[in-house]
Amino acid sequence: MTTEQLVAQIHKKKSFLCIGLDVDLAKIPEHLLQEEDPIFAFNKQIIDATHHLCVAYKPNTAFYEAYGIKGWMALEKTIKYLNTNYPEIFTIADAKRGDIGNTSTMYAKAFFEDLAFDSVTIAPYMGKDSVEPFLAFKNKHTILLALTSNAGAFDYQTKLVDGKELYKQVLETSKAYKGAENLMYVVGATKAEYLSEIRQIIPESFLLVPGVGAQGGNLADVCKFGMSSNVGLLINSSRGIIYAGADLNFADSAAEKALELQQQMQIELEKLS
Ligand SMILES: O=C(O)c1cc(=O)[nH]c(=O)n1[C@@H]1O[C@H](COP(=O)(O)O)[C@@H](O)[C@H]1O
Repeated sequence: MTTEQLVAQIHKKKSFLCIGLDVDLAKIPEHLLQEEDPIFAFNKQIIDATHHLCVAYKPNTAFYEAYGIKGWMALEKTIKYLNTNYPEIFTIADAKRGDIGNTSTMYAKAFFEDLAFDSVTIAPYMGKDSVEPFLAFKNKHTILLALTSNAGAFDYQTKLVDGKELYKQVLETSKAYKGAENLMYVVGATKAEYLSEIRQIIPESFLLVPGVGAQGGNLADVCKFGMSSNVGLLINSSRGIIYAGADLNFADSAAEKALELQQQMQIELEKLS
């Protein structure tokens, strides 16, 4: 999917919501555990109930890898279900990969070619030659961790390197990578006050912003400091939406939570025009 197609979807749906499919068998409604593939059964119902309210889904691969081959098969079924039934949806494999060049190429093939995701999250720590193999894929997006939502972000990301915070170095250096037009960045919703300075470095790039809901980030603050003229934001909530209910009507409860966020996003989008 191109960035222009993503922006068009945002305006059409009046939403820049990304729903995180972080499926934990200990948290899903008990009746689904009788299903042959409980993870996929859960995802299918969540997707069918919420697809009109969001523009993206983000399965975090940890929640699939934890269940071995069955988990990976559930991930494969989920992305196929999305690509077949809702091709307008932007898909994010939250895998946080990145390695030496030839290994990164294989990771890129796994997520962009085999699974056919639109994007994948990547850790920048190994530098240019670990990121560029992902950027070589046309109309696929590489979402680089910049300033993360967790407390540990302050261990390294905000430390000064050559007089500048490390996360700013990541933003500035990566702008010169080959294929940089395919870059997006992760900035945690819990760090909204940093967004004005981030926008000075990358005025238009799309940001994946996790951390509203369960981690306490504030949607209005993220929009105030982070929205660009092309919106430039995908705001993710995982647990706050998918575990809103635990009974037979869990998907309706998830849709109610998604609708609350979508309505706030609609108000923010109206401020742009
Ligand atoms: O890359 C991410 O998506 C990510 C980066 C970050 O800084 N913080 C963060 O929470 N995430 C992911 O975003 C999701 C947040 O989930 P909830 O806190 O349940 O909404 C999880 O899948 C995290 O792994």
